[in-house]
Amino acid sequence: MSKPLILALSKGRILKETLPLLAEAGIEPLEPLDKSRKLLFETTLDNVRLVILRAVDVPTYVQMGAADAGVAGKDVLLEHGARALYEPLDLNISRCRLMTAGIEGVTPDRARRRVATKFVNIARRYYSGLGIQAEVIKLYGAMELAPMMNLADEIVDIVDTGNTLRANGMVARELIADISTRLVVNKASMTVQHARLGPLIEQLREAVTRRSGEATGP
Ligand SMILES: Nc1ncnc2c1ncn2[C@@H]1O[C@H](COP(=O)(O)OP(=O)(O)OP(=O)(O)O)[C@@H](O)[C@H]1O
Ligand SMILES: O=P(O)(O)OC[C@H]1O[C@H](OP(=O)(O)OP(=O)(O)O)[C@H](O)[C@@H]1O
Repeated sequence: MSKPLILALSKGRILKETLPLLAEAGIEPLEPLDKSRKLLFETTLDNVRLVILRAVDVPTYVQMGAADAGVAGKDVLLEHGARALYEPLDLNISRCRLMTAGIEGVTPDRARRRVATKFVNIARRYYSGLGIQAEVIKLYGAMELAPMMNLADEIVDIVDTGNTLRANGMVARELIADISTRLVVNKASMTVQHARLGPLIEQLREAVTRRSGEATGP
């Protein structure tokens, strides 16, 4: 039997939106994903398997070739670097914005800032591009708390509805990047597994196009 094709999926909110797209491309897990502690699943497509990972681990699995392709947010890809990957398709799901934010009514210092974020690489690149001296503090969650607790002057975080910022007396300041979920492919796999990956990418592309047509209506 030929080598299985491994797709690495980000668990959490992205997974919920990815599964219907994969189903339209003919790939469905053979058993429910949430009924056991299993992380590796056979699918309705012969010799195609799914692995369910923490989102931050997806670029590593794909870049190292442990998975042939993966699904991850652009925020995670930018933070990882993900230079040795192809990114053939924007799945147009889990859309949000990566922004700086601070306490409402407070003007940030123009030359220097303490910045709390889980996106430390993105933040360093962003502030150094603006010539702002930033002390970047790594946090793993609840970034919105940091300015309130005087741990930081500003945060770099995901903004969608803005509800989390508002609820904590904060406002979005600058847009760093528009974010959506991308399909990424290992470079060697794109050649070696092209007979299976090529049609899969095209089916996913068609599913994404159909959905954006449905969203905009006639
Ligand atoms: N509020 C949001 N609205 C839309 N998309 C979002 C939002 N928050 C995060 N995302 C997108 O979804 C991805 C996964 O988010 P999710 O909250 O499920 O995981 P996480 O908290 O980043 O990861 P983990 O639970 O492994 O720490 C993010 O990387 C981003 O691309
Ligand atoms: O603008 P909003 O619609 O309020 O969304 C933004 C929030 O969503 C994300 O958190 P999430 O809910 O994923 O929690 P987590 O990062 O702690 O997992 C992000 O870290 C923000 O806190």
